[in-house]
Amino acid sequence: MATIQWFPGHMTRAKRQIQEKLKLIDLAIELLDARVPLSSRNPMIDEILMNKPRLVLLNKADLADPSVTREWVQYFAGIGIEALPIDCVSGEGVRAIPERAKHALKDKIEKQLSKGMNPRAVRALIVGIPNVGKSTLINRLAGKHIAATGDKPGVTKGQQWIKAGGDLELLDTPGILWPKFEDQQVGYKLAAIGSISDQILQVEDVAYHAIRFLIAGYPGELQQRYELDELPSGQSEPNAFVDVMERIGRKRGCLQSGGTINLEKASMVILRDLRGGKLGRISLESPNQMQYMTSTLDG
Ligand SMILES: Nc1nc2c(ncn2[C@@H]2O[C@H](COP(=O)(O)OP(=O)(O)OP(=O)(O)O)[C@@H](O)[C@H]2O)c(=O)[nH]1
Repeated sequence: MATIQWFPGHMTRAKRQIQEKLKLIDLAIELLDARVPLSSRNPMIDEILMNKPRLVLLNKADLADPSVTREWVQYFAGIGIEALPIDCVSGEGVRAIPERAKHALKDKIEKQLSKGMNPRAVRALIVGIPNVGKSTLINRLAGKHIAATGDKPGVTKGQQWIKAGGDLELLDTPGILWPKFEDQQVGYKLAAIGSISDQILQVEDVAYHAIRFLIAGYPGELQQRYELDELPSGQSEPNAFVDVMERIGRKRGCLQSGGTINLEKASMVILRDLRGGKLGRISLESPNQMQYMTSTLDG
């Protein structure tokens, strides 16, 4: 997994590089993680993309709660942006992208047609934070292996247009954006889904927050996966959540000398299960509770 240490200089450079490419394209395809569409969204995205027509893709929808993903699609429609859930691994939803891209540009295309002009292929740039699936998507759309995953903003491989099916062409190098950093809960969410390297935040902290969230939002899934009988309420003392982590660790044999639980190992079990969809399809934030995971963690 690529991990970028973002500094103000990197951010300025990433922004400038995307803005230079805006001149070449008709449409920006903003790739978000369907489990955390808000936290995986660059905080300056409107400023960066200026008024470029936009299509939002909610990727990794196979891992997200489908009912919450539907809420996100409505949320984006409400702010005038078309959003499409996709799963780049199975390809679900990907075939609809060229048509949706055209739809996002329908005013411009209709104008060209009314002037008797033959509209050329829609030219688009994919932008998104690290690990959101940009390269996987480009390869899927191209139908072959094209995109190299770079871990530095600005690693370009010479600009080329890739035929992406229908009347869609993509720039071969996606725009890498930085995620939101200002809120610590955003960090925990991005770490919980594996978008931030496990070297950056303590895995025990990340798993602790994930457990609190799961108890509040998906208790049935948690109980079923780890055969847990009782769970504490969402407002319990911190120790009650650590106790749940320990119970999971015990069930999964995460013991250390003396028979105590190795909390780091137990945390990794929980996080691997969450990231791999073993706990079911889980969304960590919903538009109805803008700060879904955060609001469950207050107090
Ligand atoms: N389950 C699931 N996994 C996905 C999906 N799309 C991508 N992935 C996985 O997510 C991981 C990151 O995908 P990449 O395509 O490398 O992401 P990227 O945005 O290009 O990452 P950077 O190169 O770090 O900027 C890979 O392990 C992919 O297999 C999806 O729709 N569903």
